[in-house]
Order: sequence, then structure tokens, then C-alpha cells
Amino acid sequence: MLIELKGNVESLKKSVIDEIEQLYNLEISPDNFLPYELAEKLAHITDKINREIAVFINRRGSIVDISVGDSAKASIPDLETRRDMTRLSGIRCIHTHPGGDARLSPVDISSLLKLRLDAMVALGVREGRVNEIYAALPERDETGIFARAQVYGPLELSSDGFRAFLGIIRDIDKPFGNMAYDMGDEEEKAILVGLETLQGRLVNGMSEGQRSLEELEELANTAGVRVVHKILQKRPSADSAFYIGSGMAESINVMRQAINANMVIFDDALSGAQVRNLENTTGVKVIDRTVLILDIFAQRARSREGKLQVELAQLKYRLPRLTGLGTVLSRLGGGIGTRGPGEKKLETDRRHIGRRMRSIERELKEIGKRREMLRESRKKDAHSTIALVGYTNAGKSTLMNKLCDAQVFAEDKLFATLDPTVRRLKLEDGREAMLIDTVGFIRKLPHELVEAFKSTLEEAVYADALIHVIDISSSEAEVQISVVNELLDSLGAMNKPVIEVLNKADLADGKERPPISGFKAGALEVSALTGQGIDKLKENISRIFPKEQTEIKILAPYSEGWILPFVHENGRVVAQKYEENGILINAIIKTSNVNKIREYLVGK
Ligand SMILES: Nc1nc2c(ncn2[C@@H]2O[C@H](COP(=O)(O)OP(=O)(O)OP(=O)(O)O)[C@@H](O)[C@H]2O)c(=O)[nH]1
Ligand SMILES: [Mg+2]
Repeated sequence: MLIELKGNVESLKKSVIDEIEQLYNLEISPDNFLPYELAEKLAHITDKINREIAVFINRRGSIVDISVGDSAKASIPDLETRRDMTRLSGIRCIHTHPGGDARLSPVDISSLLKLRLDAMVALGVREGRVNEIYAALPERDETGIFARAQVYGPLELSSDGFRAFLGIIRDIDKPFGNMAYDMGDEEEKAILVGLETLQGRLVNGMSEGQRSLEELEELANTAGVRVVHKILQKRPSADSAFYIGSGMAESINVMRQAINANMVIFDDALSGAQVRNLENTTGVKVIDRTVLILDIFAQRARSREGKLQVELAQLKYRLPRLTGLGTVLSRLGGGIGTRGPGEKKLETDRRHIGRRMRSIERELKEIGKRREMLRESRKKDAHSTIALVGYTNAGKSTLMNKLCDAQVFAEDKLFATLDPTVRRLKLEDGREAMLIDTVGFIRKLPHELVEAFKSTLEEAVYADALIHVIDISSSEAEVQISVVNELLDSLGAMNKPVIEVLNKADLADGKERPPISGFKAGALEVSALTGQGIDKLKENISRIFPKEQTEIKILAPYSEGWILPFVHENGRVVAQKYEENGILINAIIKTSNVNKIREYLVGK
């Protein structure tokens, strides 16, 4: 399967294509201008096929493109959009000349300047070896334009000079004079695009399409992208080729040049073909809501399990869309959509993806088993478990901190929590429950993510009860409630007591609350921030576990050797003391088990 190989490849043997594709896997250190291994491999392949191969490398050392045939045909038009015209593209081209003569052709030089490459390097190949090397670096003219080239050569592969090139390139690339240019050339500036397909109900004067787009902006901000424009197109349904109308796609191309945007983010999941078409027409990187959410998760995942889950979701999403995202994204070399958990670059090779997915799934299964054992041991502890669920940013973690006097990370950003966190919750009557903080929900949550986070989400499925945290200050509360309920339902987590909590009541204080429905009459107003309503909430929590556990004190005679193991098995021993006539045990056990040892109870 050919993924990113371009140019004249039809007549190549499968084995050669494989060999060329393997080049993508080469580890290239950012300070190695011309890796020895790469040069040797290129020479070897060139000798076999008797044709030019061009490899494009960015400054981080990633190969962003490979093309076979004539280097002049190796077009990388998207480089234009990457940076200001007064700066270099940050990409160098290393290509071969079969026949041994490495002198650069006029076409080589004009490609260098036209594409504002960092360097154009030619390897003359003779009998499978690098015979000689020529390299050209661009130079600015008086006005700062890259109009000339400085040619170096003939050089040898072992030459130390190559190392110096990287420094020279950095110097050349320094901003010229007082030319105005955007310091944040790595900053991602996006146009957001949504669809208004159905004439839904207006909430606070906004349609569902508008509100979803607002949320997309929040997601973009969370991911570190600046939103420079938002478009909502009214259409009866999404276009299969472009999602929006093709005319609209073309006008986005004009618009993004005018306002200097370097990416377009769509509010729904796009197919690979749609991404490809949209990227071709708009001339910039195109991503969708799913990629954005996955990117946020990738940035935030901390635990091994979380990281694996996110990577798996990313790969699942990517696999059927490789032709779309694979080409342009990888060429652009970075940013949203290319990051894996921990800044790892995502795999773009289909076979590798398959292999990686299987290995992640295996490891996750192992971790899942351990999680299950943990759950079992909690059960044995006779501890009831309560899971905090709710829309992202509703205040789940803040509430957990208040209830348990804990210091769980909470932040006014989406998806602050990814890993389920467990804390002990002391109830007024001395009993204890385990409180579990979970990942927040969001509308249009990518199903790849739900799938991958199943074992994490299962914490909610296996909990004895749920606390559904609702941000009552949000104008979106109603939609958020139904999104959460639907997701819980689909996970099969609804068949248990649910306490609904209307959080952030402090913000609504004094203000008329918009009429919101969708929650139960008994829903409790609280503020996780000020503590308002928290005691009442604790009472409610105690009430849903009617004496499931009881604290007992017994004296087990030494003749009744079964008692201590029985208590251990069915509860949690708080203290035990060996006395003259037996073992004095303090324990918390399930109420249903008290009868079996009732005759040994000693007061309370
Ligand atoms: N005014 C006010 N702000 C609150 C209250 N509860 C939480 N917040 C704020 O809301 C923001 C989100 O809180 P988190 O506790 O991180 O929300 P979360 O539900 O855990 O969010 P995710 O983990 O991202 O799903 C934070 O800035 C909190 O300070 C509240 O009762 N009143
Ligand atoms: Mg949280």
C-alpha cells in the first residue's frame, strides 16, 4: 500500500517501494544535516531503479515527503502556507542524481528558491555509492527576497562541513531588516466552519449549529489554536465531497489568505476524501472536531493507560483516512493532528499503524485486568463507590476536592481530567465511600474515543451510584445534561442511583436562572467553590447507601478460628487486639453479614 510516495512510481517493484517507504522510519537527529545512513540507502535504491529520489526533511529531523522521478516535479505547494514569505520553509531537499554527476541543475536551484527550501542537496550516485555531493543554500537579495543561491561542492559524504550548514541556514533565516513578519510563525490560526442542517430550537437566541461552533472555539482555544474567523453555513445536509459547498470552500481559500489563517477546523468528523478535497481547495491544513478533541487528549494524557487509550483512538481515527491527513499534515510537519501523546509524532504508515494498534490493545487489556482487580479489592473492602460524572468543565474535580478535602487537578479548561482518580469520602455517620472522578463528556464525543476509553468509563458503569454534576451557570446546561444521560445510557450505567447536583450555584446567585429542564425535582444546588450545599449533598449520599455497611466491634474467642478470616473476607478490619479471652476486632462490614457474628458483638 502506497501512502505518501509521489511521482513516477507505477513501474516500481513492490520490494523497491517497500524499501523507499522504510526511509520514513529512519531516525534523524535534528543536528545531522546529511545522515550517512540516509545517503547510503538513497544511493543504493537509486542504483537499482536508475531514477532520482528526493527526500524532504524538516528541522526536527522528520522526513515529511519522498518523491521518485524528477526532483523538479516534487512539488510541495503547501509549504507556501506554512510561513511568512520572508522566511524559509524549514525543509531541506536531499535528492540523488543517477550517473554520478552531482552538480545542481538550473531546475534544482529554481526549486530551492521557489519553495524557499533550507537547502537543495544532490548526491551523485555511481555504482550504488555516493560519488560526490553538491549543496545549495538560498541567499537574500537587497530587498530580503530569496533570489540567489550559494553553491558548495564537490563535497564528500564524510565532510565535516555539513554540520556548519545548519548554523548558516539559521542565520539566513533570521528576519530581514525591519520587515514585518509574524513572530509567532508556529502559531496556529484557524477559521472554524460549521453546518446548520436542521432548523432546531433556539436557546438563548442561538441555534444548535451556533452553539456547537461556540464550543468548537473553546476546544480550539484549549488546544492552543487562535480562532480568527467563524463560518456557519446553512445547508440541508453535508456535501459528500466537501462537507460545505465547493463554492464556500473556494471562498475560504481567498479569506484565509486575507486574514492570514493557516488552518481550517470543521465542526463534524470529515471523511478522508473530504479532508483531501478541502485541503486542495483551501490550500491549508484541514482538521475536524475529532482531531481537535483527540489532540487535546493527547496533550493532557498523563498515565500510561491514558496515553495508550488516546494513541489508540488517534490511530483508529487515522487509519481509514490516511490518504487525506497523511499527505498534507505530515508535510506540514507538526501542530494539531500530528501530535501523539507526549509529543510523539503519529505513525503515518498503514502497516505500522496496524501493528501498533494491536500491541496497544494487548497492553490495555493487561492494564484493564489490573483495574478490575483493584475494583474487586474495593468491593471486598465493603466500600461503596460513587462516580462523579458530567459534562467537561462542570466542576467534577472541584467538587471532589471539596467533598474529600483533596487536591485533584481542576482547571477552567476542557478535559482537565483524563485519568480516573479515587479518593476516600467520609460520610457523617462514620462510614466511608470511594469517590471516583472521571473524564468529562462533550457533545459529538468521537466514538473512537469512547471506544478507547471504555475501561476508564467503566468506572462509572461499575460504581454503586453516580453523582451527575451539572454546571447550572451554563446556558448550555440543558443540552449538556442530555448529552451526559445519553452517553451513560449507551454505556449501560443508568441502572443505579443518580444524584443530580446543580453546581456553580454561586454564579447564578441573585440572577434569574434561565429556565432549564432535564434534571430531577430533587436536584441539589451546590457550589463546589464556596461550599454551599455540600453538607446537604453528603446527607443525600449517606441516604442512598442505607446501612450497607456497619461498623462493628466483636470479641472473637480463640476457639472460633473462622471469625477473623470471615471478617477480613467480608469487610475491612480497622483494628485488632489480642486479649486474654479472644481477639478484639474493630471492623466495617456489610450489614447483611452482621447476623452471622451477632453473638460476638460487644457494645459499639
Ligand atoms: N464559580 C464557580 N466555579 C466553579 C465551581 N465549581 C467549579 N468551578 C470552576 O469551573 C472550572 C472547571 O472545574 P473542574 O473541577 O476542573 O471541572 P471538571 O468537571 O472536573 O472538568 P473536566 O475534568 O475538564 O471534565 C474551574 O475553573 C473551577 O474553578 C463552582 O461551584 N462555582
Ligand atoms: Mg476534572
